[in-house]
Amino acid sequence: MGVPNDEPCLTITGLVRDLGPVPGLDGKMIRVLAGVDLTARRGQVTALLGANGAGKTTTLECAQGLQPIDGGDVRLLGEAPYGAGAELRARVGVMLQDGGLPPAARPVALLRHIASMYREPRDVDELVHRLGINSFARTGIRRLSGGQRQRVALAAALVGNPEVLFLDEPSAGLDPQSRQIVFELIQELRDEGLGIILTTHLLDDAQRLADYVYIIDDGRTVARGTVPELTARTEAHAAGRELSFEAPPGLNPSVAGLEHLSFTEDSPGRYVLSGEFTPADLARLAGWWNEAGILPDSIHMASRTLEDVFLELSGKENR
Ligand SMILES: Nc1ncnc2c1ncn2[C@@H]1O[C@H](COP(=O)(O)OP(=O)(O)OP(=O)(O)O)[C@@H](O)[C@H]1O
Repeated sequence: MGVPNDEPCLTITGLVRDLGPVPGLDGKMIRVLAGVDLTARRGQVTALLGANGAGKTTTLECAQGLQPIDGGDVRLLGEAPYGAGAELRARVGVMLQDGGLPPAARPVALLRHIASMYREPRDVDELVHRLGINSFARTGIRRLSGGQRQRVALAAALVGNPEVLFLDEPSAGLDPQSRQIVFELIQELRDEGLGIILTTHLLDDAQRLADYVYIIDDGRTVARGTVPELTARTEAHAAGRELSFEAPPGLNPSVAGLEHLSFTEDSPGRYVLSGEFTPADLARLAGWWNEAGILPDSIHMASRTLEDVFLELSGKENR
């Protein structure tokens, strides 16, 4: 497409946002964002993660120009988005979680209508085909399932051929097949050079899709990096792994040579070893199984996931 990849399409620095006076708080102001930093680039998927109430929606609304800002700076495609004109909006696609679609409209007619408002829309038939919208093309939006509505909302965000795409929980309500279709499309759009910014509570999604991740907590950016960078952080147990296996309950989990690992039965029949493993440790464990005549029903070994990092860093008290 001739679009230089990696160029920032959204830059947020030290973003502050105050709301209020809030009637529920005796008319006090509240500081919802107190220093969010984020850079999203073209040709990349940038994921914004945070616990409930961390400030994700507020950050995205400030980035899209739907809310003013009270400090710091936001640049969307080089412009301050709040109060920007139609020209900037035409270059940006937004998919909201509940779609915001008119309930009486029919999907394909709606998409053609939206396309007619843009100078260079995407091919509606191709989008309809890609997202499997054909099978419910003439059903009114209000009668669609959540997952079908989600696919129409994605098509509606894309039909104007945006350079930047905001997705709020893109796989919410999707069955595994639809999720796969949506993920493939997101990856293709990224490869075309779109800058994609998404929020999700599904850390699997972020782990699979995101080129770069920002974690916000209590209105501030608390971590940033690629998934491998974040999961390799040097916390105490970060370099360690976890091995779990299922076997008959009540085994005595003490094996000579494995004293340096934590070895517990964390629920009946599920045993977990964690710490710094060496290949010799695995041989000792297998030797113990052999001597005790244990054939585990399942064995699973994993390194730290994005979920572990997320739980460490965010939502310490449940907001
Ligand atoms: N209009 C408002 N009035 C009062 N408080 C608000 C308002 N909008 C947001 N907040 C508060 O600001 C904080 C951040 O909200 P925000 O919706 O940005 O969080 P979020 O990370 O998107 O959460 P979720 O994952 O639950 O959608 C929350 O504590 C929320 O209660």
